Amino acid sequence: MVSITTRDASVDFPIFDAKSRSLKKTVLGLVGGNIASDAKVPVIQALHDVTVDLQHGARVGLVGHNGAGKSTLLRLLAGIYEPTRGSALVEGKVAPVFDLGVGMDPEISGYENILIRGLFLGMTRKQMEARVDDIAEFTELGDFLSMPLRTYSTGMRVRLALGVVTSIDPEILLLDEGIGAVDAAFLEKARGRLSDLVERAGLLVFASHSDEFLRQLCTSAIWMEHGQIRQQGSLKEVLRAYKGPDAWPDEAHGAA
Ligand SMILES: Nc1ncnc2c1ncn2[C@@H]1O[C@H](COP(=O)(O)OP(=O)(O)OP(=O)(O)O)[C@@H](O)[C@H]1O
Repeated sequence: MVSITTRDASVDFPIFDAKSRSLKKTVLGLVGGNIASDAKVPVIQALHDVTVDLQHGARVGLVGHNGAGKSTLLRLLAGIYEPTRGSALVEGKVAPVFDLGVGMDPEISGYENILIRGLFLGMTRKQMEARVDDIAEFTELGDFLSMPLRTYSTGMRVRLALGVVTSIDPEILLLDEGIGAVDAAFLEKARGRLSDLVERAGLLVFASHSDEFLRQLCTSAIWMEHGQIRQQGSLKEVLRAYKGPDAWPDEAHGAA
């Protein structure tokens, strides 16, 4: 069974080349993590005492202002960052989808990139070979799939990446927003595939600024503020607290 548990997990980033004197005072802006000054080197406390307990079936949205710690938390859950203090235990195979372009090679063809990216996300070669026709059809890239990736436009790359990402079978799916660079019609087409992907995933954590996407994919939420958890609960409850009651009018989506 997949699960994610963190106990008072903190992640600090020491900034060795900070020159500004103002950084040496404790600064607490509206956005961003906390900057502590007691040490010789300024330290950004990107995450501070974060405790989460996520079990199989959880569909969690991460909300919060710019710099609140959403991406850092996702990277901690992916095992990319170790907690500076506290602990993080992840049971299950993680598919991190933070940047759609990561793992793509400009010199090889679209077809080859489909395979490589799939392997990177934990699929086997056999599984990817069985899915490649479906992915190709979804992307509508036609003969371009035989051309090197460097000949693609940004939108074409995103189509390819979305095709691959939505074809995998993840145990733990960690999604960072940034799936915006395609035209609206294509995104609409990708929505169904994204929902199916999330259905297949054992556990989803999705950082997003889009209420619409969050409502489509998540049932619960965590609100991050200055590197700490401000509130956890149902998506409705948390969105209302974070954005105000209008974020989720009673009549719009029924009871949470
Ligand atoms: N590699 C890093 N080195 C130093 N500081 C970092 C690093 N990554 C993040 N931070 C800092 O940690 C804090 C949290 O950043 P994070 O990217 O997790 O925020 P976020 O909630 O994902 O923001 P956004 O919505 O803007 O993507 C910020 O103050 C940021 O400046």
